[in-house]
Amino acid sequence: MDRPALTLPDTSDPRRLPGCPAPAKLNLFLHVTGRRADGYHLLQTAFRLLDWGDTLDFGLREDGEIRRTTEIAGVPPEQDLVVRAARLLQAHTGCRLGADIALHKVLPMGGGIGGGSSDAATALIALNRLWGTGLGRAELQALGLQLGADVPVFIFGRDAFAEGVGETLQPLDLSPAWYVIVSPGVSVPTGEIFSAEGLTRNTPLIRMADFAASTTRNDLQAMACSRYPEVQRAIDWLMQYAPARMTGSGACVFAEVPSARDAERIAASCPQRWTAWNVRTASRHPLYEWLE
Ligand SMILES: C[C@@](CO)(OP(=O)(O)O)[C@H](O)COP(=O)(O)OP(=O)(O)OC[C@H]1O[C@@H](n2ccc(N)nc2=O)[C@H](O)[C@@H]1O
Ligand SMILES: Nc1ncnc2c1ncn2[C@@H]1O[C@H](COP(=O)(O)OP(=O)(O)O)[C@@H](O)[C@H]1O
Repeated sequence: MDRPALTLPDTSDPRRLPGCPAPAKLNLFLHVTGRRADGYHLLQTAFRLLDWGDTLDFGLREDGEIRRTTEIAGVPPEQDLVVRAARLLQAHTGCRLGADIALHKVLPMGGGIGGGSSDAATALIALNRLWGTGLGRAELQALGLQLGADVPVFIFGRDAFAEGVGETLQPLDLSPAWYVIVSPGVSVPTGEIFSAEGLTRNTPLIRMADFAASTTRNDLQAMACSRYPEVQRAIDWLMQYAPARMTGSGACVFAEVPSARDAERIAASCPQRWTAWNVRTASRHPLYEWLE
């Protein structure tokens, strides 16, 4: 029997929320359509949520402290988007409660699958419940945007067509699907790709109704592949099986395949120097119902 990889947390103890899921996303396409005065880029993209992600445990503290209780290599607690999300929610609401937060990392970092952003979104959603701060979805999305352009979509909680810097969201109704995702073992810094000279920044706007894989692309892909050739090699390998492209600013690449069995078979044949996953989509964020 096929069971979701991400499940709902145990809500029996009002002082603890163990096992809160933070799903990954794919950018099915990504067009850079312009640049704002502050340097941020205007995009059009389609976000697809996956049934695969990190999990976080939250425990209430009365002293107002925010403590991350697990070690994450390369991410000191002060820089962790989860800790920053908790502090932002405290500051925004004046809440005097704190939290112990354990982050169980599954998603590759700097992979273009939004792990850090999703962790931050889950922290905002879960602490809003644990602390009883009562913010609604739209207000939490606006708060999330202060942490990163990718945070709002995880609070929105559905597949979405996104514009602006990624925060103007319209729901997309997509059929369930299976993907093979390959991490080519390099980490591509988002800021480096966006600021690169020669990046395509003037792709014409499309209408949401016209979005299809055949007529779209990822405008960040050429730059990421020229600077990190292993990304191109992973695309070429995956292309043997199905049309493949990069997600977000990389480094992960993905292809939609017809069935769970195909996804499993292709992922199992991935060259040893890379990592591959067979992943199915999720129609909603597992915590979707927690917000009005
Ligand atoms: C490219 C995308 C596509 O979904 O995803 P990832 O590859 O990061 O997963 C996002 O736009 C990334 O969102 P996110 O990772 O939250 O980016 P942020 O922390 O806000 O920004 C990191 C850096 O990327 C650049 N940036 C980001 C988003 C944007 N619309 N324009 C930009 O120019 C800025 O230079 C910024 O300093
Ligand atoms: N909780 C977190 N999980 C992952 N990365 C984090 C986290 N907090 C901060 N970061 C930083 O954000 C960077 C990008 O992370 P991530 O969201 O995984 O990738 P991407 O933006 O490419 O999808 C990481 O390299 C790391 O330095």
